[in-house]
Amino acid sequence: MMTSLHEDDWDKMVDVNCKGLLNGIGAVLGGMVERKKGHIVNISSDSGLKGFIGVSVYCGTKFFVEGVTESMRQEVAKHNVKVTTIQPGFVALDGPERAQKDPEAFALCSPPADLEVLQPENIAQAVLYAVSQPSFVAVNQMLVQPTGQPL
Ligand SMILES: NC(=O)C1=CN([C@@H]2O[C@H](COP(=O)(O)OP(=O)(O)OC[C@H]3O[C@@H](n4cnc5c(N)ncnc54)[C@H](OP(=O)(O)O)[C@@H]3O)[C@@H](O)[C@H]2O)C=CC1
Ligand SMILES: N[C@@H](C=O)C(=O)O
Repeated sequence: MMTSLHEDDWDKMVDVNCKGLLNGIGAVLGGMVERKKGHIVNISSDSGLKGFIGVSVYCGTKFFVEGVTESMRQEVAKHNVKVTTIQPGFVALDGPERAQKDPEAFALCSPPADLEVLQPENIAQAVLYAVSQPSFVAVNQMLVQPTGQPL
């Protein structure tokens, strides 16, 4: 929760989710533009489209992913470089662990026990679909959520 002021967590989330994204893009974009060919897939979240209680800073970092991706897509399209965001909902990994230090937030952002959550391979398949389209087809965004938990 914002009121818990876990400043160390804020730093880590901003470093990994925002600066990590920029560092990753920075490492490959120049070469793609030079070759006039490439595809960057950024892993966002449904938390990049809507704020969720208990994970404010995480949501903020995912809105950052969405903003950067949407802007750069328009910048690099003329170089034949595609940029996709995948927006997963709950995946059977340790997503809610990010709020574990904060029991109130952890309870609020954990999936309901009876929800059939996504498996990592469901997201891998989305990435594969996006990158296997012909060059004139751009899958710019994919929101992939458990059927039982739509936005
Ligand atoms: N799990 C979920 O329900 C959802 C996840 N997402 C997004 O999917 C992505 C992956 O999430 P998930 O697999 O759950 O996350 P995990 O925390 O399980 O994995 C995160 C990955 O990031 C790496 N990492 C963390 N910090 C650093 C760092 N400082 N430098 C380099 N690598 C680092 C970790 O490496 P290492 O193993 O070496 O620590 C790990 O491979 C994230 O962007 C997340 O926001 C989106 C929606 C839902
Ligand atoms: N979408 C969130 C979990 O469902 C996340 O990004 O972890």
